[in-house]
Amino acid sequence: MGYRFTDLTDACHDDWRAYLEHDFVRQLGAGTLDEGAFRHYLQQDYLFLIHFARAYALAAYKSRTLTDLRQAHEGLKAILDVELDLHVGYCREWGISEEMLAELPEARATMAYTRYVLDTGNRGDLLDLHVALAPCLVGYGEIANWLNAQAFTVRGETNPFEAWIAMYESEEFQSAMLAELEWLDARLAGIAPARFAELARVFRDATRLETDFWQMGLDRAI
Ligand SMILES: Cc1ncc(CN)c(N)n1
Repeated sequence: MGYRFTDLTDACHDDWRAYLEHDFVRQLGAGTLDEGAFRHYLQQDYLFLIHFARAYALAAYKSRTLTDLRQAHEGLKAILDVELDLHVGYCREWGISEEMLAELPEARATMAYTRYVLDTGNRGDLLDLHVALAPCLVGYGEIANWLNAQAFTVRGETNPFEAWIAMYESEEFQSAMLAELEWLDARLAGIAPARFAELARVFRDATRLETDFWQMGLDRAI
């Protein structure tokens, strides 16, 4: 029997749940998150997304088939057309101009995570890179779905973070997530146990770096 994406999450179950159910996520869902913490997160996320767009461009460069090239394009589109567009507008609403974004110092957690993914992609193959990218695309889609299933989540205008949840539950983002899951399931199906163990390490490391990113937001750390 071949491997699937869920084998990656099963292999680091506690780390995966710690990322999806982090206090930052819970407070965001409940609408109680400190606005300064959210603003700090949002600013760092702008820098993060620029590096992740570069990582999808690297995936395009490493693609040898049209299918792989299209998949890299899907990820790049999700960042450029869905997330970054909304992000810049959203930052403006939160009092953060594009000029301010251009001058931002990069937090250590942002640097660690983005450079880890780019380095994994540079030294590894296309599958290493997609696995390193998966906690980002798949994780945020799952977080939106998880939040929607929690009794404490407040939806609508009374939650200042409503637009954030709405972006990740949107049809566009969810379909990019499903396309990535399909791509990963097809690639993981044919690999040997030793290769799976390597990929599970990459996935766990990237998942932990996501958790550090939430914590950086809560702590407003630079
Ligand atoms: C840190 C982080 N991880 C994931 C995503 C979703 N692309 C994001 N915007 N920021």
